Amino acid sequence: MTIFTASTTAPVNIATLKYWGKRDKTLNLPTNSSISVTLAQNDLRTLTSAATSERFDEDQLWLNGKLESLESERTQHCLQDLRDLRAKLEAQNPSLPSMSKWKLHIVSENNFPTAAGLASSAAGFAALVVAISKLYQLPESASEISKIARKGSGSACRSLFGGYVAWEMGTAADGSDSKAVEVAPQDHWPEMKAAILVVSAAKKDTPSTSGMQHTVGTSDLFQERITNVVPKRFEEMKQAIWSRDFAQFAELTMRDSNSFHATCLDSYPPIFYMNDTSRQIVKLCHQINAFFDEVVVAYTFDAGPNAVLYYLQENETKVMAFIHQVFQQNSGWDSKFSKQDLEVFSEYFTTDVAPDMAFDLDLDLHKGVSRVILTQVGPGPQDTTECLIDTTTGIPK
Ligand SMILES: Nc1ncnc2c1ncn2[C@@H]1O[C@H](COP(=O)(O)OP(=O)(O)OP(=O)(O)O)[C@@H](O)[C@H]1O
Ligand SMILES: C[C@@](O)(CCOP(=O)(O)OP(=O)(O)O)CC(=O)O
Repeated sequence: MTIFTASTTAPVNIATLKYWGKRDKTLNLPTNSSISVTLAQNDLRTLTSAATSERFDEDQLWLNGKLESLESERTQHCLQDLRDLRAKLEAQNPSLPSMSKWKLHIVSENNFPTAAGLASSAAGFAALVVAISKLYQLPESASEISKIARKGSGSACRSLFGGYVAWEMGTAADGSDSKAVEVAPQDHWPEMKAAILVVSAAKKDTPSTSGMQHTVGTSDLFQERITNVVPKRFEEMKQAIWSRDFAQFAELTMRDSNSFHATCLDSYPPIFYMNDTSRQIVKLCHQINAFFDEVVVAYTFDAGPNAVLYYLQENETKVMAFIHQVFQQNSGWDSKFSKQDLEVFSEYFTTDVAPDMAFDLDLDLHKGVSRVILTQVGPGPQDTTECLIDTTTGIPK
């Protein structure tokens, strides 16, 4: 039997202006536009292979080696949209194989923990949709394909691009203008680094979807956020990216994380995503910025306690002098920095920071953190020759 296959990788993205709230739950239409930074894929990526054949009996997904259901309404929406686009192509060119009528086998691997607040659903749905659109040889642009990924998981639409990405909320009831667009490519501002402090790799307790529905339905502050705060911030953040103004970008990022978590706290009953460790990390970042009398680091938190810190390469020694000092006992340093690099951070702390420091560092803070992931801004989905499917049997290798 002939088995057609296609594979892709897709990145994680971490929002600097948060998507929180849906105006349409089925189509995943948001109540506000959002902005994110796409992260490099050597540290966090999904690899997905899709196959189709006249002989396959059912649609199947293997995720990290285990069969997973494809039955969720969201996944079904994605598959249906992709098949509809393929059917259009086949109608225009009857010599094409009738893939739109055949079943799909999808095999996917995340190189990082799934469902742990590290945006696995974003990378996962982006990879799924891109792999199938490649298999179907769809001519649609990345923005068009992002609308399909959006139906899988809202934030997934932003993983269709590298660099700095906006999800324009749109106004159409059918979602036809709610799509991801590039704000700036990776090479516009390649110096952006990210340090993820994994506070808890456990599955979170309030899933994003139900959390945002609860906030939309019960928080008064939420109305203020979507009406007055975010629209202005959306324009300001794009400007900060275009002009590579880190101080402005960082302040907007921190304020927006705080604003989003404030609406969670203002929900009734409240939702708590950040924990004591998260709050101590917020405090530490403000202490670092105050110490240097310059904004050198920004924090942001998604629907969980993990912290993502953004900083520029040029300020790495300043930021890492503190972060390494506090979190050096956590794993993750050796894969990115040499022994000499780490010594530079320690020495800078001892000679340039400690003598002038007017506050005490909480050296127990590392106990609330399980590991550190050191990464940076990265590209969008990448073609790959790696295929997770055996092309003679159609099942995982
Ligand atoms: N590679 C993948 N392919 C297809 N679906 C995936 C993949 N990875 C994750 N998912 C889907 O996403 C779900 C996890 O999403 P969830 O929102 O709970 O966690 P998360 O994305 O890691 O966290 P967060 O959205 O808070 O950052 C999985 O249960 C699975 O359904
Ligand atoms: C806090 C966030 O990370 C929320 C992400 O929510 P999801 O995209 O996971 O939600 P669904 O659309 O219901 O799948 C903010 C963001 O990424 O913008």
